[in-house]
Amino acid sequence: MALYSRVSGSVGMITLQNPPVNALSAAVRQGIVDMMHRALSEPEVKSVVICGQNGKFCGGADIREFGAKMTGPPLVPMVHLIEAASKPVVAAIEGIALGGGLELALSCHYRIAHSKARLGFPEVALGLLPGAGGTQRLPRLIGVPAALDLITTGRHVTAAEARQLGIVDEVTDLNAVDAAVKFAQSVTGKSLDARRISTYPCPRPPDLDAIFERAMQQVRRSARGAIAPGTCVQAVHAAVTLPYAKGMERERELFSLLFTSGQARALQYYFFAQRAVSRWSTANGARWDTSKPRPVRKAAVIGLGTMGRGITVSLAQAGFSVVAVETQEKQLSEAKQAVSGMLERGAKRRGVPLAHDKIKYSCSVQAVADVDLVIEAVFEDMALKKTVFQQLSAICKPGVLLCTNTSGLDIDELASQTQSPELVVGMHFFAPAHVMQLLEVVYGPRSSPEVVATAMQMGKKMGKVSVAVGNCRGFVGNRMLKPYLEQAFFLLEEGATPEQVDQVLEEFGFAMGVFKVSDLSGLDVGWKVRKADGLVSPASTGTSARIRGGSRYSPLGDLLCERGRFGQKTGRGWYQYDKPGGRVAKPDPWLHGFLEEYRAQHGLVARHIDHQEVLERCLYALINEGFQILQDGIAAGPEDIDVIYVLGYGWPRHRGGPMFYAGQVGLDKVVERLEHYQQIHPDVPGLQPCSLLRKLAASGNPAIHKWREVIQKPRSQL
Ligand SMILES: CC/C=C\CC(=O)SCCNC(=O)CCNC(=O)[C@H](O)C(C)(C)COP(=O)(O)OP(=O)(O)OC[C@H]1O[C@@H](n2cnc3c(N)ncnc32)[C@H](O)[C@@H]1OP(=O)(O)O
Repeated sequence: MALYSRVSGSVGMITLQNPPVNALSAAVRQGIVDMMHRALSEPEVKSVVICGQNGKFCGGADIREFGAKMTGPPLVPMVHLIEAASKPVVAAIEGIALGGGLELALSCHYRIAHSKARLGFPEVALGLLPGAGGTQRLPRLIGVPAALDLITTGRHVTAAEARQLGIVDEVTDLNAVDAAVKFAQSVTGKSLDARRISTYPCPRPPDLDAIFERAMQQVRRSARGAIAPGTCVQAVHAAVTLPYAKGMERERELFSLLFTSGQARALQYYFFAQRAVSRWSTANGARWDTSKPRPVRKAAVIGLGTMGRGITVSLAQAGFSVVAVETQEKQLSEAKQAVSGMLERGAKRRGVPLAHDKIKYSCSVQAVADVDLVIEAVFEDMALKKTVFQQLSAICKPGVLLCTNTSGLDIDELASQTQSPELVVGMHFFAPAHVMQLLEVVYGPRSSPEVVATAMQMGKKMGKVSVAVGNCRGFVGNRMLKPYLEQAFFLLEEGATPEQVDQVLEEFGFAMGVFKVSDLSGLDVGWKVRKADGLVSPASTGTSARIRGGSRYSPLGDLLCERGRFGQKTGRGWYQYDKPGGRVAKPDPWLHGFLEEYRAQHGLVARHIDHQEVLERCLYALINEGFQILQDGIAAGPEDIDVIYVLGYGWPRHRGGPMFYAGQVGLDKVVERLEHYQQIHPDVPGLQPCSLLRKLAASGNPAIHKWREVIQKPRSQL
C-alpha cells in the first residue's frame, strides 16, 4: 500500500509500503493512484514527494504477482497520471529504483537520489522489458546509446553515474527524503512543461542505424537464444521512430510477447530459485533458520594451484585475513605472483582497494595453527587429502572448521581422518574460483548444522551463491554430468561428430557444447578418475571393450588420452587448436578418421543422428539423474539443482535449469522418451526413468513448486 502524509504544510508525501523492497503490487499501485488524486485535490498541497519506506524507493513490479491474474490499476495509466500532474512531483530515491520503480521515478518531474542508491532496468534478466514507458522515456532523457546499454544489459548504475547520465537531478549524501521535500518546495509554482519526459523529442544521432545494428549484434552474441535482449532493442527503436503514444503501443505489444513467453516464466522461476537456495535444509533436518554460523575472521588455504589461488583471492577480496600455504618454495613464489596479479586486476575492474595485505604466505602447514577455518585445495587425490586432513587435525586449534575443495570425493572419508568429523564440510568451488559464482557446500552425515551454516555464509560473503548438497560421488553437479557425458560419447560411437553434438547443445543455449568444455577442462581429469575407478583397461576390440560392470562404456575419452590428446592444453582433443593452450576449436579431420576406424574395429555402423535425438539423450539422461538425486535426498529441492546447473555448468538461464526444463517439456514426455531410448539401449541404466520421475509424471505433471509435496520424506542415503 501507500501512505499519505503532509510535510511542512504544503508538500504531500506518498510513501510506498510493501516490504522487503516496496515492489509495485496491486495494493501499492492502488495506493499511489488514490494518494496522487488526494494530493492534487488538496488546495494546500503545492507539490508532491514520492518515496519508499525503510530506505528503499522501489524494487519494481511485484514479481510475486506475475503468475496471478492482474488486479488493481495498471502501471502505465499510473505513470501517466503522475507525469500529467499539475503540481510538481519529486521522486526521493533511496536504496533502489529498479524496473517499474525507475519507471515510476521517470514519470516524476524531478529525481533526487541518495549517493548510495542504485538505479536500473533489470527486467531483461526476468525475460521482460521495461513495460511502463521505460523504453520510451529513457532514450528521450539520456539518448539512445546509453538507454540501449542500460535496458539490454539490465546493469545497475550508481547515483553518481545516474547523475552523469542525466537520469537524476541531484545526488545527496544526506537524507534524500528531506532533500526532496526541500527541492519540492523550491519548485512550487514553476512550469512543468519542460519536465515531462514523454514530451521530449527522442535524440536521433546521425549514425542511428549503425547504433541499432551494433546493439543487435551485441545482444545476439551474448543472448544465447534469450529473446528479451533483442526485444528490448526493438522497443528502444520504437522510441526513435514513432511518436510517444505509438511507441507506447509498440512497447506494450513487445512486452506482452515477452510476458507470455516460456522464457520469462523460466527466468522468473530462476530469480526465486536463486533466493530459495539460501533457505537451505539438509537431509538430517538441519535448517538455515535454526543453525547459527560461527564467526570467521581468519582463514587458511592449503595448496596454491589454480583452485587454491582463486579461493585465496575470493577470501581476501571478501575481507578475510588469509594464510596461504604451499609447501614447495618455487610454487609458493609463482602462486604469490599470480595471486597479486589477480588481486590487482580485480581491484581495477571493481574499483576497490587492493587486498594484498590481507594475505600471509607460508611454506609451512604449521602457519595455520591460529586460523578459524581452513580450506584444503590440494590435488584431487584421496590419499593426499587424507594426509593433509590428518595434519590439520593435529595442528589446528580446537573447534576449527576443516573444509575440502573437492569436486566429488567422499567428505565422510576425509572427516574420518580428523578428531572432530562434525567440523568437516566440503566446499566445491568452480574454476576460476575467484570468478565463478557457484559454491556447492557439501555436508556429510556427521557435519554439524553450524558448520554447514558457516560454510554457506562464507560463500555468501565471498559473493557466491552457496547451495547445500549431500555427500555422494560427484555431489549434484558432477554426478549429473556423468550420464550427460556418457550419452555424448555413445552418440559419437553411433555416428555423430563432436561438432554436431556441440552445435545442438549450443543452439539449445549452453555456453559451450560438451566436447568443447571437455577440451577446456582437460580430458586427463576424467581419465585419471576413471583409472582410479579401474574402468580404463588396456586397448582391446570387440564388445567387451565397451562394457564395464555389465553396462555400456565408451573408452573413446581414454583412447584420446592415451594419444596425449588432453584438449586445449595440448592443442589437440575432441577438436584441434592452433597451438597448445589455443582457444579456438576447429574440427579435426584426424578425429573424424579416428572415429571411423574405431567404429569399424568395434563393428559399429555409423547412422544419421538427428538434432532431437542428440538433445533428448544428453539432456534427459542428465535430468533423470537429477530426479534420482532428489529421490536420494542429496538435493533438498529442484531449485538447488537448477541453480547449480545455471551457475556452474552453463545451462541457459532462460530455460530455468534442467529440472524446470523437464517440467516445461512435460514429465510424462521425458519418461516416455527415456523409455524409448532405454528400449534401444538396454545396457545403459542411466536411461531407465527413476521412480521419483515416474511418480511425478504419474501424478499429472504437477507444477515445480509442488514437487516437494510428492518427494515428501526423501530416503536419505546419508
Ligand atoms: C509493466 C511492467 C513493468 C515493469 C516490470 C518490472 O518492474 S519487473 C521487476 C524489476 N525489478 C527487479 O528485477 C528487481 C529484482 N530484485 C533484485 O534485483 C534484488 O532483489 C534487489 C531489489 C536488488 C535486492 O537485492 P538483495 O540482495 O538486497 O535482496 P534479495 O535479492 O535477496 O531480495 C530480498 C527479497 O525481496 C524479494 N524481491 C526483490 N525484488 C522483488 C520484486 N521486484 N518483487 C517481489 N519481490 C522482490 C526477493 O524475492 C527477496 O525475497 P525472498 O523471500 O528472499 O525471495
